[in-house]
Amino acid sequence: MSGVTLEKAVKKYGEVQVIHGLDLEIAEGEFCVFVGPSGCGKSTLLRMIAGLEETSGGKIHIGARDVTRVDPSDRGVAMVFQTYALYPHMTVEENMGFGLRMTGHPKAEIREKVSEAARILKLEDYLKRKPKALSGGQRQRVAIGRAIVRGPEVFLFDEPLSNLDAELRVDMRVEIARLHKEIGATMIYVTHDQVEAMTLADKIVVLRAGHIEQVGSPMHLYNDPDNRFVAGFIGSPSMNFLEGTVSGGKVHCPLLGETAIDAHVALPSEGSRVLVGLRPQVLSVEEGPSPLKLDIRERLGGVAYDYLVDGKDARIVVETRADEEIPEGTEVRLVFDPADAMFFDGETEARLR
Ligand SMILES: Nc1ncnc2c1ncn2[C@@H]1O[C@H](COP(=O)(O)OP(=O)(O)OP(=O)(O)O)[C@@H](O)[C@H]1O
Repeated sequence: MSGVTLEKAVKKYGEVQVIHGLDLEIAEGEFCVFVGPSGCGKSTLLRMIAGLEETSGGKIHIGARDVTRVDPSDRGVAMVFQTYALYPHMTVEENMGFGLRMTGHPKAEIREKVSEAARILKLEDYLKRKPKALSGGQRQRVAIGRAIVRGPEVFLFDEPLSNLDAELRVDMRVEIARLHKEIGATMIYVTHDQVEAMTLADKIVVLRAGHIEQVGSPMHLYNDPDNRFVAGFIGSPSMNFLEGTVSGGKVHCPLLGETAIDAHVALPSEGSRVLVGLRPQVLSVEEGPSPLKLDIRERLGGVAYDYLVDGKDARIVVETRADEEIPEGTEVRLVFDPADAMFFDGETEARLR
């Protein structure tokens, strides 16, 4: 097993640079997830590690080896794609053993590795089937099995669950977590699903336009984001941001009416713009005169999401209990403990601490 290190990694397509000199260390055995909005470079970075995209600048190490110019097949990585890419005319067993057959491994060894992978993935009863006789989840397990039999130092997953329906995604997410626990290999996983990122990762890398915004454990990024982008990206539903102004050492937000917030952080100068970040979970509502009114209540069972609007462009989400009875259309005030608010510079969007 090996970790992966990126040193000033750059990717250019012609004149267009899409990865801007990234430094990153992924420890041996770590489950690392790349997240970020569409087009931020997640897949490109994964494919650079795999060797499927040439690295235009900087270095990539797998363990102690500089693999920057090494062929994909010699890097000791195995990649699992969103489209399973199974051979339709081969059985599950043949699909899983294909790579080893191509590299001339003895039959007995292939059989042993395939049956071990089938055991880990609970595919033993399906070994003689062809892919068309499998469900989507089973096909994805075969694709993962094909990676396992190669015994790679590093597993690379490119949105492996995005073709599955919601329920199956949850099952497979748990399967992948179990797989990591059982085989303990270094895994790098690309997703735009932040629930997958939160639940699977030891380490999350938040990317934006080819730059790293922040790296940390899921709870670290959730509790201590460095900027508005990370704060808004991690957590579901997303954090609310209220426009505010510094006045007399406090923060005034039009949406909160007359109440000013005692910020307990180093605020910029008088009159500066700040953003007040409030997660839906730290807010509650009470009836009373306010610029906000309860527009829609979405009941999910135990909890509900209240959507508050101000008649202009503000939209605030509050997580409440589903049995609360304030009628839609009522004017409501936001209630929260100022200690639960985060503050961001209105210009740079950096966290104020
Ligand atoms: N072959 C290519 N030629 C030119 N530009 C490319 C090429 N492949 C990707 N790009 C650009 O590189 C950037 C990063 O793409 P990438 O596919 O890595 O993003 P992503 O974060 O994985 O997005 P998504 O979540 O939509 O898959 C994008 O702006 C994309 O348009």
